[in-house]
Amino acid sequence: MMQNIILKRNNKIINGTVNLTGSKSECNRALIIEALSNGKVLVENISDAADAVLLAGILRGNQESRVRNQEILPGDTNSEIENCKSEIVDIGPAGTAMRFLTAYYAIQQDEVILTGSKRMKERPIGVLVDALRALGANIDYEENDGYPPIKLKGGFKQQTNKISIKGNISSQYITALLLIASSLPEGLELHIEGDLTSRPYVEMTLAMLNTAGIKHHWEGNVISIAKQDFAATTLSVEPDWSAASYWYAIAALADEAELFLTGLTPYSLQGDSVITEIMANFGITSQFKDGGVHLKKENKPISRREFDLKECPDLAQTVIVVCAALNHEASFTGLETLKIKETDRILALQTELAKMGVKLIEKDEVYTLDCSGKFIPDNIFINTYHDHRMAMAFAPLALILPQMEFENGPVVEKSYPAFWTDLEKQGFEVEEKEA
Ligand SMILES: O=C(O)C1=C[C@@H](OP(=O)(O)O)[C@@H](O)[C@H](O)C1
Ligand SMILES: C=C(OP(=O)(O)O)C(=O)O
Repeated sequence: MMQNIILKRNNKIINGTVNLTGSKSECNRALIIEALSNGKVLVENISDAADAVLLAGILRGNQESRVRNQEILPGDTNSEIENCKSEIVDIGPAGTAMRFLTAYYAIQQDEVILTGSKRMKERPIGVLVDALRALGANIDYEENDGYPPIKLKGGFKQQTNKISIKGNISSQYITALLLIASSLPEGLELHIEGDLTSRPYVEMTLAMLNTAGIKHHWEGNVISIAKQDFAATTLSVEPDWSAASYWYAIAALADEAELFLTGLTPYSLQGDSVITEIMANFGITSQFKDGGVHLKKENKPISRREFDLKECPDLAQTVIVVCAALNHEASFTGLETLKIKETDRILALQTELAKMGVKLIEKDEVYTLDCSGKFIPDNIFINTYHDHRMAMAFAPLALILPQMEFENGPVVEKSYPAFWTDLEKQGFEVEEKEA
């Protein structure tokens, strides 16, 4: 039975400490590196995020999600894959796991079918599959060309070390290739075509590889990694800055706020740490001390009207909802990739913001908020579209709305399973309701 969440807040003063789980982005990179390193690299502080727990299970061998020999996947009864003899790995809704494992299995010997949730079968993988095929991998599509599920047939034989890849669809394809690059017999010279989206995630990958002893050279649009061995090391996963963004949003919508988020540092590998700069525009100061970050709200007029979110797409929902809540009619760019994430996040934002009379209007790839028709509904029902960030980005609105109901509370587990209990600890009323 699906549980909805009823959320209320009876005062607008926030004061407390929050311990966030590890970043799923860092954790999933670390797990692939660990798996490729022949025991040299270990991962410390594995994230509780469901996407990370799932990948750890798959790579460390105690997975429930891995279905062996001829077992039938839920929802796939008519598919050809039900009769196959390969191992089937189901990564559910985990985008990074899908992309990183595609590259990982492409260079292993065993035959594997990689599949995922209904939505995962709509999220494109063709750009990565084309690149891996050019390198020498044997990969077939099981249902629709360009989309999971895919069959990775083993027998990798490197054909070239120079490949090109589009940079503007998902940086996860690039990360996936970089993670396996040093394990390729001839290394990799990766040419990025056009704009690179989500660049900090590529930098995170290279920084983590560097910690694991893998050197790279990045000049212009070419990243090169030679064949080399991993060094013995431990990769430690930092708390999740994307999760921290919801607490920044809560602080921005409160009358008074003092929050301490433990474990976060100013020199994060995560591009989403830019939330400190973004939220400074909304009067939230960030002070790093005592092993974490102290947030404090200062009441001041909002200064910035234009936000380019190309380097931090996972912050888009958080920032747009905060602006809508504060009637700040800002405009946003860099949102192109949002349409192929857990849901079409543009459409989801437009639909849910409309429930309080706010419009998000697109013109030539610039999205502008129109709050002229905004109203405060007595009870708002937020659809979440299997997207953790729809639930978490809208939750701070409980500070300005009398009562909210969220479809499918457990959706947050993908990256931040303790989200609702953390809200409760900070004085929100959180009630489960059978849907
Ligand atoms: O590499 C990563 O860990 C991620 C990259 C981003 O995806 P895109 O590169 O597809 O924008 C981001 O949205 C996702 O949540 C995590
Ligand atoms: C886009 C996201 O995840 P993924 O692509 O890994 O499914 C996200 O966490 O916002």
